Amino acid sequence: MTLNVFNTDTEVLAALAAYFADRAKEAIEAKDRFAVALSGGSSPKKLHELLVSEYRDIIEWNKVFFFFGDERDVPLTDSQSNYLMAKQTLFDPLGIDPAHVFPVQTDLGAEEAAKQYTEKIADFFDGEKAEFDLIILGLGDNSHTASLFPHTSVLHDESASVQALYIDEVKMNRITFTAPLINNAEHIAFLVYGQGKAEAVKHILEDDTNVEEYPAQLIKSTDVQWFLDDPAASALQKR
Ligand SMILES: O=C1O[C@H](COP(=O)(O)O)[C@@H](O)[C@H](O)[C@H]1O
Repeated sequence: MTLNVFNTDTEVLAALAAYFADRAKEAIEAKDRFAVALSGGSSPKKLHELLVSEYRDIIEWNKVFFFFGDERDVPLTDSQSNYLMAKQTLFDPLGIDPAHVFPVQTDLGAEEAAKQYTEKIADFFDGEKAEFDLIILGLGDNSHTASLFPHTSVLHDESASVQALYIDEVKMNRITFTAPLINNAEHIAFLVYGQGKAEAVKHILEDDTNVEEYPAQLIKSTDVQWFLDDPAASALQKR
């Protein structure tokens, strides 16, 4: 695990955008494609805007394939949809080929959508281990990441798959990568900024293991990078 702490959210976003571009270049040189899973919520919007404004001509966007680490069980036109947010802030401004974007088919219902998304991912990786080049994650102030919420059964799912679950806390079905699927990724990057995330960051990085309370503790892989601003890192004892 690597901590990258910056004074401001602007610097955090610049560092993660550069990291994204480096991973894209590396994957495209090695495999002629870059498979990335995006996070949802509000934090990634500014990252997308930066990729559009600063990396339009630097990344070979026609070789990038986009997936979603989690999705809300709402129509893809709903303002809560993670896909819609990425479409508006990243895919449309860059003119990404729709064949390179893999939305969760929420019109199927959560269970079926999760099953189909697992199959789509397996097809994309053509029978090989589903190993994304990069998975970007956020962190909720309740310590969830993707839609791995506290005290939910998906936390114990040992399959590298996509699962549907009803989350009482947000009164909604969600569709999420399991922790094993996330942990298969070659690189994982958490984007976390703002004082509101400070306690959650401390729980994940410094408290005793308690994945029921702090699900993001499940994310353990060879390369997990944390991109934090000072306020988000402010409760950490060791930096
Ligand atoms: O519900 C979600 O929340 C987390 C954190 O989102 P943020 O708005 O605090 O940035 C996000 O990572 C996840 O993908 C999303 O569905």
